[in-house]
Amino acid sequence: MITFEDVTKRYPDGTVAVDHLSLQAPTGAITVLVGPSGCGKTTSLRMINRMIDATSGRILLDDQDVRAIDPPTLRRGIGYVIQQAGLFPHRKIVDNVATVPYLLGWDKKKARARAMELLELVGLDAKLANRYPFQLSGGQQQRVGVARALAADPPVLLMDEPFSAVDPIVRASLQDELLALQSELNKTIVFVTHDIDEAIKLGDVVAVLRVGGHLAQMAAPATLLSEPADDFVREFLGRDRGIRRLSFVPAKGVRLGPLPDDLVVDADGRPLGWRSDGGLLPYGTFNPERDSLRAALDAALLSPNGAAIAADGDGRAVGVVTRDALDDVLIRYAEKSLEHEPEPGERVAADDHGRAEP
Ligand SMILES: Nc1ncnc2c1ncn2[C@@H]1O[C@H](COP(=O)(O)OP(=O)(O)OP(=O)(O)O)[C@@H](O)[C@H]1O
Repeated sequence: MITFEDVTKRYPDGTVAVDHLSLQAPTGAITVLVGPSGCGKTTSLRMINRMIDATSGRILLDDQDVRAIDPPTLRRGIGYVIQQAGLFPHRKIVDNVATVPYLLGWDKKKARARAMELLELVGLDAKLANRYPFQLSGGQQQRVGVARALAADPPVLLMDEPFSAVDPIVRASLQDELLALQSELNKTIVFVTHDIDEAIKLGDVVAVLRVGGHLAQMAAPATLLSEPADDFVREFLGRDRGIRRLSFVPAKGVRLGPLPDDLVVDADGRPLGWRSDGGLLPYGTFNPERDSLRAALDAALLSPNGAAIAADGDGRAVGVVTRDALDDVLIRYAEKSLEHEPEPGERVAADDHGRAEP
């Protein structure tokens, strides 16, 4: 657990970057700090590993005040990933990843073996190990940055806009890989971004900061979307909040109807399309065991007849959700959320970490 207790940072020129910030980043979870440019995200992050020292207040790593730990010792237990990876340009990839093990005095062979293990973990081909950073794509460099931060197996990982310099497709796959890695490693991660979609996707808990380093709200993503604390958070979350909330509602339990005759499937029962005079029409599928209501809605929108095909883990069609059935679910969901939706301007408790229930 990382705890900010009433932390303020005033720079020598008088700028108050962080103002009486109190929050907790739970152990083994991803806590995202999100907010507009200049709201104090990076300053907050760097106070954790003491690249910047707080002016007042305390930051605790578990129960220990970080100011009681000398910075090199502190940083050995904290991996740090920054935008554009920040790799050493004149060192080979393998040696970049082995930076911290070398500093810790591991012998070269052991450090390199660990680096190779990590390259594999972040999905990089062993062939890249002997290249230099400039010979890698932006996405590959970011993966190396993550591998380097994990090299000494630190319990805490600080990530400062690590994926913001790559294109949206690479970015989405880096995010997916981070989530997959985290499900194995369970690190305590503090992740800084200005992109609310990235925050909602990655965060177990999301802290929304406003300029001046004030905490506007801290909550699980689903709670943030359903109960923004005030107009600032509501605006920051953007317009399609309603649709995005559906990502947190499991599709499980949606009533499935039988497969209609006009759905054409292959010999294994996997959908091929909807029969029509002009050939097969497109379709959309979702997995009712695993996916969200948003995925079901998306699947319905991809079918010209508005029906979403439910498929099992092997892609076999197991039923269909008609437009009417989906409408019923959405209307029931909307009615239920209305009971919780605050009036504009009404404040909601900022410390509710619960996820929205279907
Ligand atoms: N060394 C410094 N001296 C004076 N002011 C600073 C210094 N570093 C940052 N600031 C100011 O502190 C405030 C917070 O900066 P910080 O970099 O923490 O914000 P941020 O939310 O990470 O912004 P961005 O998303 O643009 O990176 C800003 O007003 C910034 O100009």
